[in-house]
Amino acid sequence: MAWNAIHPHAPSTCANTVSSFEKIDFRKLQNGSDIRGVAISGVEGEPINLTEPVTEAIAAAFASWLSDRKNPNESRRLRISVGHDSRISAQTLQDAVSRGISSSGSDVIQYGLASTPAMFNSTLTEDENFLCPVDGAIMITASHLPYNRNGFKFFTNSGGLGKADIKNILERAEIIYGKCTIENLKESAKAASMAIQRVDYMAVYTSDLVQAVRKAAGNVEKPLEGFHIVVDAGNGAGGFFPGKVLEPLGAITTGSQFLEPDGLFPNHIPNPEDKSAMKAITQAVLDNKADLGIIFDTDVDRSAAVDSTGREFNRNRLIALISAIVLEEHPGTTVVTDSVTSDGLTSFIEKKLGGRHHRFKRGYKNVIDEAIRLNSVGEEAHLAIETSGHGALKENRWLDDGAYLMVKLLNKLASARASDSASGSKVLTDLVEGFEEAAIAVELRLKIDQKHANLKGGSFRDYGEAVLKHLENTTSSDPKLQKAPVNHEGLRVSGYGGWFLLRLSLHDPVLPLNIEAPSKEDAVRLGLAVLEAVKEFPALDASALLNLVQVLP
Ligand SMILES: O=P(O)(O)OC[C@H]1O[C@H](O)[C@H](O)[C@@H](O)[C@@H]1O
Repeated sequence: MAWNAIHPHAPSTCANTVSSFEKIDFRKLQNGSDIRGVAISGVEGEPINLTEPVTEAIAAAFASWLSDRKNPNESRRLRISVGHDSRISAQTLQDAVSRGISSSGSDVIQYGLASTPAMFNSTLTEDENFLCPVDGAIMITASHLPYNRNGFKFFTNSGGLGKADIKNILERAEIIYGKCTIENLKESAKAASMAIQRVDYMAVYTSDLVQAVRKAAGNVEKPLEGFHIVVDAGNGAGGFFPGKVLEPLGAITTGSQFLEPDGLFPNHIPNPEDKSAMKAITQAVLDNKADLGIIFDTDVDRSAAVDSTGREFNRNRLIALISAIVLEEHPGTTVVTDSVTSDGLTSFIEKKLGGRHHRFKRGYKNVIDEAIRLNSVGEEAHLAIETSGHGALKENRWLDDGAYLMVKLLNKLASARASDSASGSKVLTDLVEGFEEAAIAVELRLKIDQKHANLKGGSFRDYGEAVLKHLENTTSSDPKLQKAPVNHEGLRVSGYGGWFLLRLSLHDPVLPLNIEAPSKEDAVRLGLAVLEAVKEFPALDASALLNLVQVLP
């Protein structure tokens, strides 16, 4: 279909608009700054809402959004790159995305299996041989979610699109979808076959990573010679890392596992926050007597590591490690993190490393945007990082990149080898010396039943806010508890040598509760303070909390 036929403001030329298309609530596809939906049938209660026509409309909407921002003096057609992770719906959605883009009159450049950070990178690379830079990029991924889901992340050279942009794109997509006909779809298939080009962009991206390590090592060709590093890609898109990054740098990678893309994720959930995933990479390190283990999520924007003794660098401990590296390079700098980070991390960054810990909100885009904002108002910040394993550095143009986070660790290994100052990953373990972790750290996710009468027709957000307000009132009268003086999200309270944070999830009808305490008894005391308040809200499922206070002692 021609671009004007699908432009949101163009009148529909289709007399026979396809009424048989499923009615889709496009707003429900928004997940913060991403789009997420169900692409594969078969899971009870989860009907498909990311169909091919829906996908086509979303891609066309992104192209039209991009075109509205295009420099009017630029005459060349817009170029949009498309990549995907290992999901079983990837190919079908890639085809539909490509049709949507080409129907809007833009060029499609397919990368095939790719990582999310590579897609952003393609908007920055200056290399006409690879048709770069592209004007926009679409990554087809649903990160670590189950096999039946899929979704999209969008990038321009300013970074990932924010919530308001995604809302705008979905509004445009809904209009496009409403005007779509079978005839349009046939035409767009024809247009796509002419506008698609394929490029091995991952070769550029991986070579950038290799060059970054070589450069940091003083232009040594194989700075990781002698190191044994195992990688667990969880059957996602990160299988390139051993062969395309570590081996060219001289590392041995035998024992790396789950490198083959498999969208059914048969081994474990590709998620460094998942306990079984961390157990798998830890075991691989120990079995292979490796110096270091590296694990990625499905689309490689998140990562974690394991040292040669099997000790994990994930969540707060990964932030402590990367902070130590960044603060060596930029003394006194500010580290921006998400809201669920520990008190131990603050004291490590501020007392041991001499930096400032700016604990902000959950959400990788939130922490990146906050770090950029701080720099713009004169506060130097070089690192924005979440406990989820998302992390971005100023030196890497704030690219949210799990692979680049690992590059920072590789640089450290390489420099220790060059100066003969340490063996294995001891140089990394030494960097977090003095970082204290709470004996008990739990996260519970308390669900709000949106159909419950107690919501009285209101939204789950309003209900969640009411829970938080009530908790604030009840805890303020308890002398053993103190509300955190600065807190950007939810309610964070200290007491009994620990703390808790109750907040609204960014996307779900859920109140996540984090508790950290020096002992089980103290964790129970903190849990009871929360339970006391939340039990007055029958639509909130507090059974996990009830369980915790009964089971912990
Ligand atoms: O608020 P929650 O439900 O805990 O989810 C928070 C998470 O949402 C998404 O997955 C984002 O990509 C993460 O950056 C964020 O940490």
